[in-house]
Amino acid sequence: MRIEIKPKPLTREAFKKFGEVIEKEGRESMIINRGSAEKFYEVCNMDANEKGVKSILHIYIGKGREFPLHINMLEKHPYFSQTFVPRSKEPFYCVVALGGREPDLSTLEIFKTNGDQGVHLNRGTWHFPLICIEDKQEFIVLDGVGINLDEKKVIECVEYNMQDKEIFLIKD
Ligand SMILES: NC(=O)N[C@@H](O)C(=O)O
Ligand code: NI
Repeated sequence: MRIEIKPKPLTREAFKKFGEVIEKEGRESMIINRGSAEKFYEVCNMDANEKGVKSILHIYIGKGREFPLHINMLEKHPYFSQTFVPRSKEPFYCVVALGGREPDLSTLEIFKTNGDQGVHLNRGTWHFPLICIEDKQEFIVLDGVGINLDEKKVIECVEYNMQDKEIFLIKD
């Protein structure tokens, strides 16, 4: 039996078991700095509170992925969450799964952002590393450093096919 998983639009409800969506949409804001700025506050948490781990900010410049894309491994960061905030209004893909020591491939999902969203991956959320569609997509990445133990599991290559830069993950 072949199950086709199609990319879903990224929404807070659909993504909440994996993490949080970084967006202004539907969020409360306040005017700060004597009216010179609008603050969308507490959009997501930063979960990096294991001893010795500190939160850090990186900038990533991603290469456009070659499609069709082999989803042949998943990784997770057990000691800190990982947050990707695009610096340009371009969509990117997020392949995620639940699971403990092993990813639970029955929970594998793929989300496509709308170009104005980022993602906060809960600590322990299995994911494929950043999937850029266009070349040189830039991201602010909030990570934890210290016990940077991120586990990687090579999974049987989940077959996929691609049309117009859409990815359909097909699982037998
Ligand atoms: N390796 C690294 O810094 N990034 C990955 O963890 C990723 O999820 O892209
Ligand atoms: Ni990662």
